[in-house]
Amino acid sequence: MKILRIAVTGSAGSGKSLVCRRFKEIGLVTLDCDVIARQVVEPGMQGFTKITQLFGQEIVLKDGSLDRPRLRNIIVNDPKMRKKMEDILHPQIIKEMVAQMKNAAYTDKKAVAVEVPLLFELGMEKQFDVTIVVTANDPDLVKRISDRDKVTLKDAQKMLDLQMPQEEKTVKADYVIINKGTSSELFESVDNLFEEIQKEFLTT
Ligand SMILES: CC(C)(COP(=O)(O)OP(=O)(O)OC[C@H]1O[C@@H](n2cnc3c(N)ncnc32)[C@H](O)[C@@H]1O)[C@@H](O)C(=O)NCCC(=O)NCCS
Ligand SMILES: Nc1ncnc2c1ncn2[C@@H]1O[C@H](COP(=O)(O)OP(=O)(O)OP(=O)(O)O)[C@@H](O)[C@H]1O
Repeated sequence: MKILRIAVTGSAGSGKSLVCRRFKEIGLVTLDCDVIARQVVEPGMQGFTKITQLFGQEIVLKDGSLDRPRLRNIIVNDPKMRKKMEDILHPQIIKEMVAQMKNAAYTDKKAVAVEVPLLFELGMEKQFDVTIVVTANDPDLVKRISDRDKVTLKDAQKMLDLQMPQEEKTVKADYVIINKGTSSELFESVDNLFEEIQKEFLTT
């Protein structure tokens, strides 16, 4: 029932999802707080009700789901509304993440890797046995967010500015994965790091 709990953090666009994809390929359970953040605002969920009470019906699309690009725009441009939104969502995301990690302990896997973008910002590191930060060049982060999420470079930078600087996260984390090469090089770094973690934490 004991499972090693690994947090994977890093700035937006740093490569956390790719790192977790590799962890899944090599046999770990993987969870993702961005996915959980979506689950807690699905129509019918408490998060959905509270967010629509806060922003009004104009935040709901015709298909009944939340207008995420609009919420994103609010998040990066309106600090007061962002704080109100985070006060609703963060406790729910944390509660659900802890519940999903408990479920992971019932599998036969030896470790669970959880993608947690705001690990240190929210003081969530105490929920984990090991913390990993993924880092990349700052200009690459901006470009990747802009390409992936179809937002301007300026808005990509604004999202990054909401997060703890990479240097600070690097100091706080147990391990650092530098994502400055190809994705195959990144996967190789993940494999090597997991070998090291196994030796340190999973040998009896
Ligand atoms: C604003 C929302 C609707 C935008 O959705 P969208 O689908 O466009 O983006 P997505 O959810 O994939 O987020 C992209 C990245 O933005 C960053 N991010 C999201 N919310 C925040 C935030 N409140 N503060 C800092 N960075 C954030 C994360 O690095 C995330 O990986 C969404 O990000 C959201 O609901 N945010 C609030 C919940 C939250 O804080 N999530 C972070 C994980 S705990
Ligand atoms: N080494 C790399 N080579 C090429 N593309 C990469 C590399 N690392 C990441 N990417 C691409 O950059 C984008 C961001 O990576 P990814 O989604 O893994 O970041 P993330 O840290 O999970 O970001 P977020 O917190 O915003 O969800 C993706 O489209 C991914 O495919």
